[in-house]
Amino acid sequence: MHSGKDAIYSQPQQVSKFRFDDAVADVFPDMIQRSVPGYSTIVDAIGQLVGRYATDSSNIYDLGCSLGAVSLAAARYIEAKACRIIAVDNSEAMVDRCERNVKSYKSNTPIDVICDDLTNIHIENASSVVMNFTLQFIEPSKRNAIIQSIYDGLAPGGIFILSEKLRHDSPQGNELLIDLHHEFKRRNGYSELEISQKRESIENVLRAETFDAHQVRLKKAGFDDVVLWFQCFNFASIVAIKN
Ligand SMILES: Nc1ncnc2c1ncn2[C@@H]1O[C@H](C[S@+](CC[C@H]([NH3+])C(=O)[O-])CC(=O)[O-])[C@@H](O)[C@H]1O
Ligand SMILES: O=C(O)C(=O)Cc1ccccc1
Repeated sequence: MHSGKDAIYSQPQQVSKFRFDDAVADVFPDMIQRSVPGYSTIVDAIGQLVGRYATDSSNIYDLGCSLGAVSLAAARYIEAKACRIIAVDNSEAMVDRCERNVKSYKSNTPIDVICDDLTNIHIENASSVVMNFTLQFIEPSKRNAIIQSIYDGLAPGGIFILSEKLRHDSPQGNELLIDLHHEFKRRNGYSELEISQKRESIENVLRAETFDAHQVRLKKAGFDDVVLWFQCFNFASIVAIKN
């Protein structure tokens, strides 16, 4: 993979709506590493969680797989026999590169890469379903139905891992977390211009909800155990267990 440094917002520009196109896919590993606090830790821990819950002959879904980081981490940890990883993304730019990444990795657990909207995917016989920073890009009105279909497609004892950028429920707390995140980006080499232009481009594209809103939706779908296992500033990861 010849991935480069993210300089997409380094020059003043007429900022357009954020899209997962070729330009983003080319720099994605650098972009996400410098933009999401704890990204590598989260991806590796998700691999461990998927490995721990994998049962023989079950399916593992990576919804919004981008370049396949979660699928590859999962493949490294799964010891159960005859599992299948289904990696889905609706960006052709991401899927093309994901297929190349997956092909160059030798694994006992096959990874099928599918280019489609995740709402078209029928979830069945799943030991794990992962949405690592994907639900936040989906139309809010579609979110309940997606979570319900994930719950329904999980086998008893299966898990759903949901990582999201959160909005804090008080304005003061929310500003603090956003400010700490911007400071994290600054320390990772992003300029004020890059930070403000990226912020403008993801406005109304990345629609963050509060932890409570996620918890209410997950419980309503049937998950009785909702565990916040990671949080750094406004970035969090939740594991919901189906009993
Ligand atoms: N409706 C949709 N259907 C399918 N894919 C979608 C949809 N909407 C958005 N996506 C895809 O969801 C991914 C979100 S990135 C995930 C990182 C990855 N999980 C990682 O662990 O590296 C997170 C980020 O960039 O902050 C993109 O690849 C979109 O094309
Ligand atoms: O960069 C940001 O400010 C973010 O909130 C995270 C992010 C990372 C990659 C694509 C879109 C948003």
